[in-house]
Amino acid sequence: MRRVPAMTTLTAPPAPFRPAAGPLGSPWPASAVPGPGGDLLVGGVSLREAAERFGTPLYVFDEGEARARARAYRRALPEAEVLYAAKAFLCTAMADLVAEEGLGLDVCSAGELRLAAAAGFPAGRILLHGNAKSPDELRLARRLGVGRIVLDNLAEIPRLAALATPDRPQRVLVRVLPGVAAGHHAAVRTGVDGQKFGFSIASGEAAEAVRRTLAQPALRLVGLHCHLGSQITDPAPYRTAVDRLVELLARIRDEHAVELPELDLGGGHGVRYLPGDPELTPAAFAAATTARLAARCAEHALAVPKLLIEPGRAVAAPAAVALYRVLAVKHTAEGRAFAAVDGGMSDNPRPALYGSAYTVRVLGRAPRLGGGGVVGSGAGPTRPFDVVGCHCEAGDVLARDAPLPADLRPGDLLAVPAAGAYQLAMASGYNLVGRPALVAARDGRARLLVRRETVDDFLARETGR
Ligand SMILES: Cc1ncc(COP(=O)(O)O)c(C=O)c1O
Ligand SMILES: N[C@@H](CCCC[NH3+])C(=O)O
Repeated sequence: MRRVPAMTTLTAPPAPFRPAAGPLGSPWPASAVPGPGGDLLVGGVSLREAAERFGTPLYVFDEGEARARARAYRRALPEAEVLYAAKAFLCTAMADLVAEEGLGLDVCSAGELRLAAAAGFPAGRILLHGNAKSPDELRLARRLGVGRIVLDNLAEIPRLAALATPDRPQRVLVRVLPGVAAGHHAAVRTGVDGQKFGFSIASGEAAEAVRRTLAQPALRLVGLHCHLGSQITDPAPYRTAVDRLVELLARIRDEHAVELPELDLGGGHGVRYLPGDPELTPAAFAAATTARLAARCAEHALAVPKLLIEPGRAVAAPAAVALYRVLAVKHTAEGRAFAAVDGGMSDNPRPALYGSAYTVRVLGRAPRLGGGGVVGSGAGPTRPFDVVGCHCEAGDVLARDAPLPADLRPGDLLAVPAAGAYQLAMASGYNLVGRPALVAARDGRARLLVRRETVDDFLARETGR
């Protein structure tokens, strides 16, 4: 692995999109290839060397994979505006990558907005979400010139209107609930009534929000928004959402004599976490939605609105691999085996929060010769291990029943793919373990994007010492 100085931006490699599996199985980045001695190369970077050089836990981000996925969206939906959902994973290098690939950015907090601004992301291509935007957040969005703001409750309609003027109006969308339940876990299903986001279509709240927004001369209502949920692999819910949103567009046209020019279907496209998992590709999403949108609009004699989408996970998740060092191996009297590693629920809370499943691979187990030939190699006998973290909770499990070498031992290195979304983004300071470092891999070069969090970072926030 060559060492290069850190760069502030990621430059574009020519990476073709290969939605099918890499040679090692579908959840891995397409660039993943086996290296010598049981190693794995991602973006041409040896994961074993990266772990040695930067320490563990470590997140290795395959820049080419993220770029290829961003490009696939633009190719599949050339007429649409694709906004990467920053909540999945954001740092300034990622904001640069998103900007360079011609995507917009969906942010949902002042923090994400400020980080995007610090990266120099064009404000006009930013869309701001939030079910509880503070007055300060709205003021910041206005000051920066954020392109679109998605209205999520009645109170923020006059609040935002007061910050804009008819000659410098704010473009807004109204977030509605089409009554479609989709997503990998109840906690992320946001397209239905009875949860905190958006305005219900069924109850008439959405129509009322549209009425109040149109009554504000300082707000320019450009469209409707919905976000059904996350990790959706079946395109059918999006078709239903299109039907219901187009019906609402037609009712708005009938009541107010305005045709809204934009329709935002949110994100939620599912990726593979386990070999053989289904995924919702940009092409499959496009095939399911664009013709349907045109047909429904034709039925209602509406001009086809511009489609906006907000994929997060589908761009970022498959791009990163998490690396952990095994610290302890325990075989219990009941016959269970645990591999305890140096990370856990503080860098990946998804298994604990949602019961999410991951696949795990051991790295660097070159075949060892014993009396009867090769014994205990990476390819040798396996047994199921629960890969557990180092936190003080029994629920701190990263993967259950992962088939790993039966002779797994402390010092072994484990790699977990599909780690690029909602892991570092949801990482916590639990047990003051510190959030892992993040390294970008491209063309055989690795460079540190975000350093490891240390106890000095925690101490630096204390003011009472
Ligand atoms: C409004 C909105 N847009 C986009 C996303 C991105 O979702 P995903 O990462 O599943 O594509 C989310 C999160 O689920 C969201 O809440
Ligand atoms: N954090 C969730 C996704 C939530 C998406 C935010 N709207 C997950 O890891 O699956």
